[in-house]
Amino acid sequence: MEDLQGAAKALMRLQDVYALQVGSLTRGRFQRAARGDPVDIYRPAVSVPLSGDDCFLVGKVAYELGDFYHSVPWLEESVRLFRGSGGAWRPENQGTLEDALDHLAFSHFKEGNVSYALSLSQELLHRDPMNGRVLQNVEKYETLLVQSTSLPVSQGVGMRRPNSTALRTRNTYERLCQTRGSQPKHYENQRLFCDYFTNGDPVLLLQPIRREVQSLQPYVVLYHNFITDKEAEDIKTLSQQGLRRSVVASGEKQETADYRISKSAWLKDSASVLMGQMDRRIARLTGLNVRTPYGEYLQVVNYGIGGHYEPHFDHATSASSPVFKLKTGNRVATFMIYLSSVEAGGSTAFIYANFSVPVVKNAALFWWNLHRNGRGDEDTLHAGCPVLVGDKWVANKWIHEHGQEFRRRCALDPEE
Ligand SMILES: O=C(O)CCC(=O)C(=O)O
Ligand SMILES: [Fe+2]
Repeated sequence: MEDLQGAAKALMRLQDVYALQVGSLTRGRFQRAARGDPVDIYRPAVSVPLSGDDCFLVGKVAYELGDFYHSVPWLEESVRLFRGSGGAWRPENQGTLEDALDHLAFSHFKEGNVSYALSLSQELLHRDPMNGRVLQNVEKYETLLVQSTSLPVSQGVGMRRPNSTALRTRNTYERLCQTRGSQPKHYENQRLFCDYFTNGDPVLLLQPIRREVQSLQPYVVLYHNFITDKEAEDIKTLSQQGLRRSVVASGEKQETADYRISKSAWLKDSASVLMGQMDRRIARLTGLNVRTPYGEYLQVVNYGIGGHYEPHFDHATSASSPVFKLKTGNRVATFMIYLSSVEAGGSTAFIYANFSVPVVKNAALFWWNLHRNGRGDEDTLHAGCPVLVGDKWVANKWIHEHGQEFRRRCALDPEE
């Protein structure tokens, strides 16, 4: 049941974040509503249509959560598809046309569309004349309509998306996820640049890395070809058996949460010689001390379709956070490696800084989470957008304050 609910919620998440039309999804297409014709935002090689029963299952999950904003379009599709198949029941089906009509009528009633609830209930009663409960509903809806004849009731009245905790940042988040890589171009911000970066390091002098500065405040850079295809595959393989549902900090504890859907595993230094190699490569590039316990173990993360990580900070924002268990201070920086590409979706979005980075296989994204004075940099609020198609893998190396005293020094200005 939890798996079914998770899958249904994931579909509704994709529907919301990418403004997808449910009618298109049921035909196996990924389309956004636009003025005029719907626009394809991804073209799958094969389109797999959904059945009336598939749509019923999704709609019912929303219905049972009291989320009628989502139950309506899914149950509409379910009713349409069940009607199209003549309402015949198939043994593999969980629901029937009657079930779908019943749930859809009540959803419309809850959304304030009494006249539509009535006509659906009448259709249902026609198919199931002995159903006393539906008969009662028909009478109730008729009475309500007589009482409120002066009030015009139009379809779609009150159709508001249910509140989410991240409501304040939701519009920006969704806009950044929808635009594939919306970082400002160098001609929009003259101070952004690309270069061959060596950090004055002998190894990097022989083989500089392509650096793309994404943002200056906060400082976010992308290092291309940080790892090879082979290394990426090896890291994924090493993590396979340790993958578990990802958790988030909740007070002093860690627990699963709807706002972070993925699997993750920690790779200890002893997992492979690769871990030491990664640490040394990160240290060369960042100039930071990333040895345990100044750097955490590498965290490998796998997102499936609908997997995401809503806007959050990597650094601790409360003294009780598990981040402090290492006793090496807060997470001063994040070094995140993209171990895979993704067909659609999955960008990394910086909400307040107003840009997003598309997944670039084998590249690594680096940013400072803290100001030089140790305070958290609010501009680093970021998210992993839901994966629309494909499978996304990243690896995080979180670097702590301690061990960097002479590597990232405080500034003369205590506010800096
Ligand atoms: O998946 C992403 O793009 C971001 C992941 C992230 O922010 C995290 O794991 O803390
Ligand atoms: Fe993060």
